[in-house]
Amino acid sequence: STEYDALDPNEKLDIERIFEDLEHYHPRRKGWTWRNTPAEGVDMGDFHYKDMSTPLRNSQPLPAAKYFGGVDPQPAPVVTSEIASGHFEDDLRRMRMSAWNGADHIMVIRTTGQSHIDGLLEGTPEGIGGVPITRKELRASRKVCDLIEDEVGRPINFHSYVSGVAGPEVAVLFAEEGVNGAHQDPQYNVLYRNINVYRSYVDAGEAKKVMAGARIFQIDGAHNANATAGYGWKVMPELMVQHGLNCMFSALVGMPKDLVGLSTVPPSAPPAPKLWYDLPYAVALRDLFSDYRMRAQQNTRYIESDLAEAIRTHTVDTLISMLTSADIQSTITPDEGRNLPWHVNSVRGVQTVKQTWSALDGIKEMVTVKRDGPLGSMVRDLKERAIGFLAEILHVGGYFVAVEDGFFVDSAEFPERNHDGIARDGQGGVSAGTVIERDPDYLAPVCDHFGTNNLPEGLDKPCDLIDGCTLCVPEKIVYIDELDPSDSVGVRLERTRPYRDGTKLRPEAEWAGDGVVLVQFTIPAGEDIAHEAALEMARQMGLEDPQVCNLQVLQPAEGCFVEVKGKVGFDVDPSKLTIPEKIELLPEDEMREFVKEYNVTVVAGTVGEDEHSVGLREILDIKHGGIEKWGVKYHYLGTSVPIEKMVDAAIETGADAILISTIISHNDIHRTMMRKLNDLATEKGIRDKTVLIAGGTQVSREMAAETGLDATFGRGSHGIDVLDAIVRGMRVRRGM
Ligand SMILES: Cc1ncc(COP(=O)(O)O)c(/C=N/CC[C@H](N)C(=O)O)c1O
Repeated sequence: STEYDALDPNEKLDIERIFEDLEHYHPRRKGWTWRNTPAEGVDMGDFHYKDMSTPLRNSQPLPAAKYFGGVDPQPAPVVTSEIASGHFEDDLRRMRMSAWNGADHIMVIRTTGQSHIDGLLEGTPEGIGGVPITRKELRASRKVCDLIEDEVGRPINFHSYVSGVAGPEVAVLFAEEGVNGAHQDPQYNVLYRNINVYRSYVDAGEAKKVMAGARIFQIDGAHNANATAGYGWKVMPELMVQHGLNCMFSALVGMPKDLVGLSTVPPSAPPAPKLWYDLPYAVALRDLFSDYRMRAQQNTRYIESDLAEAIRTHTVDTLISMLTSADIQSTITPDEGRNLPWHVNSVRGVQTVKQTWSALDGIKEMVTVKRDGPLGSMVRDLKERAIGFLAEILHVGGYFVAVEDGFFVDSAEFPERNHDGIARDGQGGVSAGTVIERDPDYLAPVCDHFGTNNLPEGLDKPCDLIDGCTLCVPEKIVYIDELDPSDSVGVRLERTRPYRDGTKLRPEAEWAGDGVVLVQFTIPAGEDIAHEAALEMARQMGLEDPQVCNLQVLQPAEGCFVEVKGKVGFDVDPSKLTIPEKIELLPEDEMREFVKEYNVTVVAGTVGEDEHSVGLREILDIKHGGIEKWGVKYHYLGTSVPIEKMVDAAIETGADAILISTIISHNDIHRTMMRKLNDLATEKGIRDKTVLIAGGTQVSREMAAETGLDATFGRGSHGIDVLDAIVRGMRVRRGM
């Protein structure tokens, strides 16, 4: 791989630079990587974690991390983020966002229909529902993953799909380009892409052999039955059979079992009694397939358009992983039920896993799965049904007969049958009749080749016959750049450059400069009216192409919650924005120590003809983080207090600060009060040793300078902000 300077966390990815010299880029390594999971656990901040892996060098912690010393614990399993918007060049930045939030498995969905293309796509045409998987796209993506893994300090697994009629070619492409993980399951071709069953299995043999050679981790396709079967929770016996078929076939081809992953999805969702069905299944699966790896996925079948509902279900899915086991914990974005995933939802998906894993860390040391109760008998029942299913396959004459008889994805729970499974004619489907038997003296001078290959004796490697194959000698790979003059990444990047280099700012949900925003309304009307009213409101707000992407009835007559996505047509020029300087508060512990050492005392009151008391009380009382929380003592003088009384009280008590609240602002009375406080304190000779602070809804930080006070606070200020000003003011007076 060509060397390139490391990413700066405060600099955006230079996308144009990624495409320089791709012709000579080669992956720095091949094969799957697992996280480093110290047996003794992981210590972070005040905590000792049991189910975590080594922390990252750079990462984006959960929002609440600020209360816990900023810790960002990383789950033990590999965590997947599925990303593919149709423009892979826009996905590169999302890969960085997902990695910073904890993903180390970037799974890129292929463009719609790629399974039916009997050859490799080249260049970088725009995709639909995913991206065209091409050599150039793989190289650019893997190159960015190199940069990101150096930046976050953990290897990243780049993942795509080996399926369809070009399966073997795609597998070779992945092995050449250092793809680290791939879906490969011949049942997927047969059941969901109607590709001839014999072709699918012969291709799968080749593809698996090549993947094994490059130590690509394999994910099977059982999750598709979850998503396709009439009732997700009735297909569990079959799922185990499907897993079994792909695992055994993979092992027979020669794949090492530690690279064979079962793609297991907890098949139900609330309002069904989810755990009652999904936990026994998860336990049964891990009993039967203990030699293999578990790639736990989350339920994608029963998520609708409400993000919160999806996230709650995915949290339970993650609980199931923690109660059983997961080598990989994959994520489904909460918006998968309403649009192609947006940046923020790829991140939310990863956050759900990270937050749940932290929340339940150590759960198995406190909670055990009770196998001697109903769970145990349900586990046994599932296993018996699965074994019965397999026995029935053998009874009718084997797998290919069973496929023709529509055994698979029947909506009944085996042995019940509704006879509505997906049947495939062994002589039919795409590419039927294309399996050609090899000649007896067949010889192919390439490595990792499946099946009969008459290699001469004494060869170190098959490709010695041709001085190296592309799997062993990357320089032999033929790299084709862009083929289409207009549908190419270069053309797209030209269009989006201003939105990526920061000269123009436009909202972006998934593609650079897409202008997509989301507006949320609560409309006090029934569903039909609320739907149209929301669209009209969005139009009047100037949104282009508004679409309702979620509508939730709160009460049939009283109202609905409606989410509308739409586009803005304007740009913001960042150079014209005035960015207020960021206020860095002093460290809390430091302020607490200072208050204790100097026994900080203040007088406080609402001044003038003003009866508003709530705001100041919030700043004072311990309940909502008032200054009392850090030990400050206060004399509260009440409301409508004359400025004179405030100053006299400060003198009498020897207070370190005077806090006045002034909400009323007609005729600028709040400014007058502030100036008067400063003048009177000066007149009485206490200005140089007393910190003067004012606050109020119409007060701003800038008013301190114009009124002579130490600090002034407006809406949204908290006790800790005022405490910071008191301590700073007192330190200045003490020459600290
Ligand atoms: C076994 C298998 N092969 C190929 C493809 C994709 O192949 P096309 O190019 O035909 O779409 C898939 C798709 N699964 C989606 C990922 C899922 N959301 C997941 O989390 O695993 C698949 O399951």
